[in-house]
Amino acid sequence: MDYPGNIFVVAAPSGAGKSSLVKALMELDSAVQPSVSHTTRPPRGQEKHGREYFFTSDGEFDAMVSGEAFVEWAHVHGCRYGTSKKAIEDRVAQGADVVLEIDFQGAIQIRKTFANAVLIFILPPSWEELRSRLERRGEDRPDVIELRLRNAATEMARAGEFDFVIINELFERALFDLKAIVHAQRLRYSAQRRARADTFAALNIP
Ligand SMILES: Nc1nc2c(ncn2[C@@H]2O[C@H](COP(=O)(O)OP(=O)(O)O)[C@@H](O)[C@H]2O)c(=O)[nH]1
Ligand SMILES: Nc1ncnc2c1ncn2[C@@H]1O[C@H](COP(=O)(O)OP(=O)(O)O)[C@@H](O)[C@H]1O
Repeated sequence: MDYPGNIFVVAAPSGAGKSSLVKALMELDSAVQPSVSHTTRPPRGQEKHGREYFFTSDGEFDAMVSGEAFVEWAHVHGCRYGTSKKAIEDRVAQGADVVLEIDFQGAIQIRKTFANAVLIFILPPSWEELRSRLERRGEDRPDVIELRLRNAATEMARAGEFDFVIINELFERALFDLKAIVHAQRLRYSAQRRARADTFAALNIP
């Protein structure tokens, strides 16, 4: 199945910078809209229900799983996270390109469901920098940081399965790379035909 617009999946180990990069991309490009996930993780810092996540109880998440409400879901860092079908449908209705910030397990599932999904993996420049960013972010307890760093090795081992890998060393450079991928995908022939059907018609291109 193809998503009618473009579907971008951004995955990274915790602390690599995916949320910052996706937020910056959306501030520059209103045609890209986020898919808001459900999670059983409690809110962090300034996170708001319905903005960063739909924060749910285990029971609510179980009900969504048994009700087949998710396109994909996974256990990540001891909590559950999932992309609801509604989150995708809402963006289709808007005719938007959608960006999913999900883990590698979800990314592989999305690629199986949406053949035109573009999978992007964000890497930190080093282990030291990854740790320092998690500590500087100051949103996770030390034991949570250690768990996320342990999981990072497993996550980063899957980077080679993604269509693109961005090394988030200098933020502006990584943002440029992310914007370039989004722009290139839009210019791909299939999207071009849809976006420029009138020109193709005017030029009598079949
Ligand atoms: N499979 C899947 N993973 C998700 C989803 N939403 C978030 N995640 C991933 O869950 C992990 C933890 O996310 P979060 O708790 O926000 O921590 P962060 O990585 O430090 O931002 C990250 O790898 C997210 O990409 C989802 O809907 N499905
Ligand atoms: N290129 C970068 N250089 C330095 N700090 C960064 C860079 N990218 C992100 N950060 C910071 O690192 C921390 C983790 O970024 P965040 O976007 O929350 O990562 P993730 O969503 O992948 O867990 C944040 O404090 C963010 O401001």
